Amino acid sequence: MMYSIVIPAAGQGKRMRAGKNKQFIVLNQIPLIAYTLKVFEEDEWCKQIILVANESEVDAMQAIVDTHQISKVSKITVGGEERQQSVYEGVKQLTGPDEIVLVHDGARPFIRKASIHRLVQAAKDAGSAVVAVPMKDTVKRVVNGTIEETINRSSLWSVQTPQAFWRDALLAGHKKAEEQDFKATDDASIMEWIGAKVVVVEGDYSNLKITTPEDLLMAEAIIRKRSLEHDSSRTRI
Ligand SMILES: Nc1ccn([C@@H]2O[C@H](COP(=O)(O)OP(=O)(O)OP(=O)(O)O)[C@@H](O)[C@H]2O)c(=O)n1
Ligand SMILES: C[C@](O)(CO)[C@H](O)COP(=O)(O)O
Repeated sequence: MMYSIVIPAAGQGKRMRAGKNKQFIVLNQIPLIAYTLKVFEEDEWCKQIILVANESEVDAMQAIVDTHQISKVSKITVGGEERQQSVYEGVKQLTGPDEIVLVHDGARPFIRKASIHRLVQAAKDAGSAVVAVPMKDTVKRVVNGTIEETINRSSLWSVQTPQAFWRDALLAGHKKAEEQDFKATDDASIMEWIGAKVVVVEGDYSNLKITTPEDLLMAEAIIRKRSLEHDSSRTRI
């Protein structure tokens, strides 16, 4: 079941405080964005990758694509101020008959192929789908440092990427959101807002978004562990 994918990588990485876009941070000699790109390069269901970059970083992204032989990147396009605009710019680059499109953060390098395939199947069946995990912490609504409410956790999920949609519906959603100034932190929110059904596929906690400095420690541990995964006696993460 083939799909195209948009990978937004045009952020600033402010919370990482690395003085550069976090996707250029090198872990075990490989830049973060290359880990993410490799997952899709190696997935036989993925037919093309649209990579979204900051204008000043297009050449640096191209160099990574070349060095790591990511042949499926058909275009590196320039993103916008917010993630939402970057994704919209990426989706606009896709032409041809309607198809399943995935959107996946450049900063989530540890997505597994099995999750991607379950997601694509779910989107084909239901229209839109996201990868998510059940929340592990107790969640409270806090106002001015005081708890106002403890939210029943039994139906709460942490939503990740990739998220999968039919391209024409996603484009229509983004167009409407731009016209009506609807702001969302993920693409599923836009589809929910236009009334689409979005289903959840359970993924892995290891599919973390590298956001703050301590996430790099976790990332190094996951890279180390996965390089040992051929030993089936070890727990998969
Ligand atoms: N204008 C933007 C903002 C974010 N992103 C991308 O969207 C993904 C998720 O965003 P996030 O983790 O918040 O990254 P940043 O926006 O870079 O981080 P920060 O908010 O800390 O600056 C990242 O791969 C990021 O590069 C993007 O393409 N365009
Ligand atoms: C899309 C996302 O990764 C889903 O969890 C998340 O919403 C991105 O949020 P951010 O505000 O760009 O960090």
